[in-house]
Amino acid sequence: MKLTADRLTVAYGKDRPVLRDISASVAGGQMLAVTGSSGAGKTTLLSALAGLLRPVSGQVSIDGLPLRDRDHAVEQRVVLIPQANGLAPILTAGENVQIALLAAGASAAEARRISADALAALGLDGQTDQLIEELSGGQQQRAAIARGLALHGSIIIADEVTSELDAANRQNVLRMLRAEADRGAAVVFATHDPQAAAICDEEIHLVDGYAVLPARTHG
Ligand SMILES: Nc1ncnc2c1ncn2[C@@H]1O[C@H](COP(=O)(O)OP(=O)(O)OP(=O)(O)O)[C@@H](O)[C@H]1O
Repeated sequence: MKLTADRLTVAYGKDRPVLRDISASVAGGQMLAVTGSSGAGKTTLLSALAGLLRPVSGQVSIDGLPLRDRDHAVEQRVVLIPQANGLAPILTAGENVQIALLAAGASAAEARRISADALAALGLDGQTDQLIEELSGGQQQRAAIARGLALHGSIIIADEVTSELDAANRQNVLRMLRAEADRGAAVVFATHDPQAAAICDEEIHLVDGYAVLPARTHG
């Protein structure tokens, strides 16, 4: 599937736009890095791409079909891994992943199995039955990634998901995101980390809501 942003302008309420005239696209098999300093508009762009924010002008489309809203995005298997993890703090790591799988139509047995595998892939086998609120920031971030990747999306939108991870876990997550692209997903990844951006195929760099560099291609 191909995710395209065409001349997107996005504002919160009646405030002046925080993103202006942004165009970008990412096809299945590719990774797009969204970079820029704090407040540049990365989360806003990812929210619009995930169908959470309706643009003032321009449009987001999937395989040429205009994206209507978040429900439409979910139907198209657009998975968002949010910056603030979005996990239910008083449920366990395992329950958080399983609920997402059940909501996506998995059976209880499938949800248990896929959840266990996803948490293990993030090094959280020992935390499955622990409450999210009892986990460290980095463990919570990994649980959110496990939940997102367990859903096997066609488009994966990951918002600064390596910001709280140590070097080994960061490398592991970057490898996993690349593996998602290799199985055919389109991956969008917001990051402050130039090394993480360097593993992506394309980059869009935001400064104050504008894209300042043309998309670049890595070897
Ligand atoms: N819910 C909101 N309501 C009003 N303004 C907002 C809202 N969310 C973000 N903004 C504003 O939009 C601009 C872009 O914010 P955004 O969160 O997209 O940046 P970012 O690049 O993701 O930053 P960071 O790296 O710190 O997460 C900022 O000026 C911010 O204050």
